[in-house]
Amino acid sequence: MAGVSEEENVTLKLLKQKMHDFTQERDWERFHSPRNLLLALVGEVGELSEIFQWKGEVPRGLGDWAKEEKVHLGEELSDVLLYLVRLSDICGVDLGQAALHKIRLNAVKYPVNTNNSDTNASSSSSE
Ligand SMILES: Nc1ccn([C@H]2C[C@H](O)[C@@H](COP(=O)(O)OP(=O)(O)OP(=O)(O)O)O2)c(=O)n1
Repeated sequence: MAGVSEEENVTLKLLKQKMHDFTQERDWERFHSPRNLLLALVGEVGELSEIFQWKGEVPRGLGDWAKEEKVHLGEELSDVLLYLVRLSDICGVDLGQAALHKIRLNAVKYPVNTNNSDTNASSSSSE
């Protein structure tokens, strides 16, 4: 990473390494079992959901949200991402490669439709 700003180059690999280091430095490896990480991940998804709870539909970009609310949202999204990255690592799954593979599968399952307006998951999955 020499000479390159870390902030400009956030990769899954970097996050994986940082979570690994964070855990080792605290001797928390024993807590980071697959099951514990999955439960932690689900808990953070719950915290993320709370931010949107009872608000009704919100506009894309969240233009009318207070800065603090957006900061909070970023924190909860990050908790979900970090536990997901860590869970994948502990399970021996290359998350980046798995996600690319899944995108390719999705494209085959949901081909670009020239009649575009009725293309969605529910219409395709019922075929
Ligand atoms: N055993 C742990 C505990 C925490 N973390 C890291 C991953 C998450 O990014 C964050 C979660 O920390 P908290 O459990 O304190 O959760 P919050 O940050 O959401 O705090 P709170 O639940 O008080 O809102 O810390 C971790 O890797 N392993």
